[in-house]
Amino acid sequence: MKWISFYSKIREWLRFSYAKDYYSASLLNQLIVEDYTYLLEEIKGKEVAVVGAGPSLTSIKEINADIIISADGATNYLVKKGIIPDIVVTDLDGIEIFPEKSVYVVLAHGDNIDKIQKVKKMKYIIGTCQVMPFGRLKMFGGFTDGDRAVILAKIYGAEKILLYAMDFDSNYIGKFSKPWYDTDVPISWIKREKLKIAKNIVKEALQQSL
Ligand SMILES: Nc1ncnc2c1ncn2[C@@H]1O[C@H](COP(=O)(O)OP(=O)(O)OP(=O)(O)O)[C@@H](O)[C@H]1O
Ligand SMILES: Nc1nc2c(c(=O)[nH]1)N=C(CO)CN2
Ligand SMILES: [Mg+2]
Repeated sequence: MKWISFYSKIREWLRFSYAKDYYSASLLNQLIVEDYTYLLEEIKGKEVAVVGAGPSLTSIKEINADIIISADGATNYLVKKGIIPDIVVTDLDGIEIFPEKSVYVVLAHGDNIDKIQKVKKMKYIIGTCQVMPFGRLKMFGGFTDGDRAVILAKIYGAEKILLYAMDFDSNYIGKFSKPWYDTDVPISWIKREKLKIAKNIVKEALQQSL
């Protein structure tokens, strides 16, 4: 599978641990009792907005789309503005507010082992991982929360994908990226690498220059 070898390369490049990625996946799998994957079929033929947590997030006043997918920390801003995402794509390190009716596409990885229990606050959970999927876990592809949202919209047949606050070239991480940030934060080496990877994935998925 294309994504399996992609994740191996990323682990090597960013020094992530396979054993921890696997352990995290096994914890998430144990917490999933029902398969809600069918809910993603709602995406087919729709205009989908993917909302990232870049610095431009705070200038968004409204979103015109049939379906809103928020990437992790962006959810906190949207909900405070009264915009409830239909789908949240998260690796659990940004999100603090858990709208009841949203569908959560959760990634287990080696650096969120201590956050997996957060899924207990969610009803409609779809578990994903970056090792060979097992049990109830799925693999749709993509890497960061934002580009995984784009890939999801694409593979479930979105007619159009609109990007909001996907500020890949910014020198700042948006303040909604992590609950403990109170301003935008100058970008770190690892976040720059992650955003480069994300940008390439989105460019390829949408077949457009960004
Ligand atoms: N400048 C930016 N700062 C933060 N997020 C951005 C930016 N530009 C685009 N994004 C997108 O917004 C998504 C949500 O942000 P968030 O920081 O919560 O993501 P993440 O994937 O969990 O990253 P991290 O590994 O740092 O926890 C990112 O995954 C990324 O795809
Ligand atoms: N092990 C590990 N995997 C990841 C990580 C991370 O920090 N550690 N971050 C991601 C997207 O931001 C996606 N996958
Ligand atoms: Mg995150």
